[in-house]
Amino acid sequence: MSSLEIRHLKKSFGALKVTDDVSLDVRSGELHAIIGPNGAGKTTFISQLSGQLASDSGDILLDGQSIMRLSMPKRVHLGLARSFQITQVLPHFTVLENVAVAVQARSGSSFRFFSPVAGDAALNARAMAALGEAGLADRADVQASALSHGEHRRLELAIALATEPRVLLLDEPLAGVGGEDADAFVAGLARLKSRFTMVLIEHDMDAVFRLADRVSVLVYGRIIATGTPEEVRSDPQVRAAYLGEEEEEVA
Ligand SMILES: Nc1ncnc2c1ncn2[C@@H]1O[C@H](COP(=O)(O)OP(=O)(O)OP(=O)(O)O)[C@@H](O)[C@H]1O
Repeated sequence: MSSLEIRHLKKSFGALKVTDDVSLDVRSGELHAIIGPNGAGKTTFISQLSGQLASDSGDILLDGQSIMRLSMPKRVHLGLARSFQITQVLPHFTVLENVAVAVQARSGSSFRFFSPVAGDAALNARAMAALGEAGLADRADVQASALSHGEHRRLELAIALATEPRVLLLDEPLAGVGGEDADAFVAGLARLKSRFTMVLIEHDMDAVFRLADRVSVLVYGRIIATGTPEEVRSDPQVRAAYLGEEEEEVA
């Protein structure tokens, strides 16, 4: 398993400092959640980690090695996978074929859109394993376009898992997923916890507090607190800046 060290990371859009000198350690094997109000800079931060967005300055180390100057595909190759924007789901391919194509891309061969992807037994086995981990094995032969929203999210998770990540970046996996689907998803992530290091951005606080080993709170591009869920929940600064406010809104 792998660790991620973020050192003095910065990103501005014009005069707006969206990531303002963020330093953070994501320990090997932990699920580290990043929470914060709308517009705090969470998605920007995860895009900087994945390499989708270039940083202005600072450093990002994967197992001690700087990945700051590497492209997103190179970061994926080193084991930094982002779900859910890592790849587009192909609606007319089956669920299994979608994962197989992703496995194939990761293993270095080119996309073979017009050849029977599903014919390769080893590829299929790996794709089926990823579908099993994402709780979607029973939908393997269905066209991706026929999946429900929640199942679609799980397919995207399976695709990320199929790239055999060392660190998995999860950007609001529960967005638009409700009820039993959400519960199943959280249970699935809990099962994966011991396998990967994970960075989770999520607005669903129940899910965050159930899953996270540690939580960092991002407000206006700065980390104002990092700790266990209990520590963060009882931190007066966090309550004032974020959680208290949300609870009042709910009340
Ligand atoms: N490409 C961009 N150009 C200009 N401003 C941007 C860009 N991307 C994000 N921003 C701004 O940066 C700030 C942080 O946005 P970001 O989406 O990272 O926040 P967030 O914490 O993920 O928000 P949410 O919880 O609503 O998803 C916002 O003020 C947003 O308008």
